[in-house]
Amino acid sequence: MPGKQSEEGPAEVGASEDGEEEGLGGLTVEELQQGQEAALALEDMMTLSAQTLVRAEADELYEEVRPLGQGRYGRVLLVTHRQKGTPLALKQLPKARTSLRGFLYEFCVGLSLGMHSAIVTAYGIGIESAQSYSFLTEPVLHGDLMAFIQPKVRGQTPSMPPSLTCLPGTATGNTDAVLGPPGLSYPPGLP
Ligand SMILES: Nc1ncnc2c1ncn2[C@@H]1O[C@H](COP(=O)(O)OP(=O)(O)OP(=O)(O)O)[C@@H](O)[C@H]1O
Repeated sequence: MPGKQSEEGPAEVGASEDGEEEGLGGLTVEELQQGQEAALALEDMMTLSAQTLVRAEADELYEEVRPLGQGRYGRVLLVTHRQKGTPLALKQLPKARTSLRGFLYEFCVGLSLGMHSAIVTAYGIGIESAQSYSFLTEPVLHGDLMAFIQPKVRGQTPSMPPSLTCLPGTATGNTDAVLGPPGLSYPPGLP
């Protein structure tokens, strides 16, 4: 999460006389500090989340309605809460292919990014079952953004659908986006 440059301009330290950066990868000191703080905050969040995982079989708590999608590491199901009937998206990552740390990373990055109004909300519920780790997010039922993206043709930019909600990036760095509820619009300034 790089921050803004200071008003004095980039405060790159370690620049050699010929202008080459030394070890900061083009980041300012401020950006580097912000990145380090964010990494520490993420580590704290992962530690706390590990302590609060619900130990249960997901299907005891939630009833499967239908699959929503399949990723490289797991699948996403539309489920309903067995008592309340609330619709939710349940992302399940098999333990055979996902370490606890990998799960916590994806869960916590989603929690942090999910605070943005244009990104799918994560509900902060992580579940450890015998064979899988899972977490719950807002279900987005209006289709997948990828279906609306046309290849760029001769400088034309594809028109954006009126309302979009982005899924947070995954542990692999991918970002997906799916169409969101009508009230949520993709803000033009969002990177
Ligand atoms: N909250 C959601 N609501 C609706 N559909 C979703 C939701 N989350 C995921 N999906 C669908 O499920 C698919 C798989 O998502 P998932 O997060 O498992 O993998 P991914 O991010 O596509 O890729 P990766 O393999 O890198 O994890 C998505 O492409 C999307 O179509």
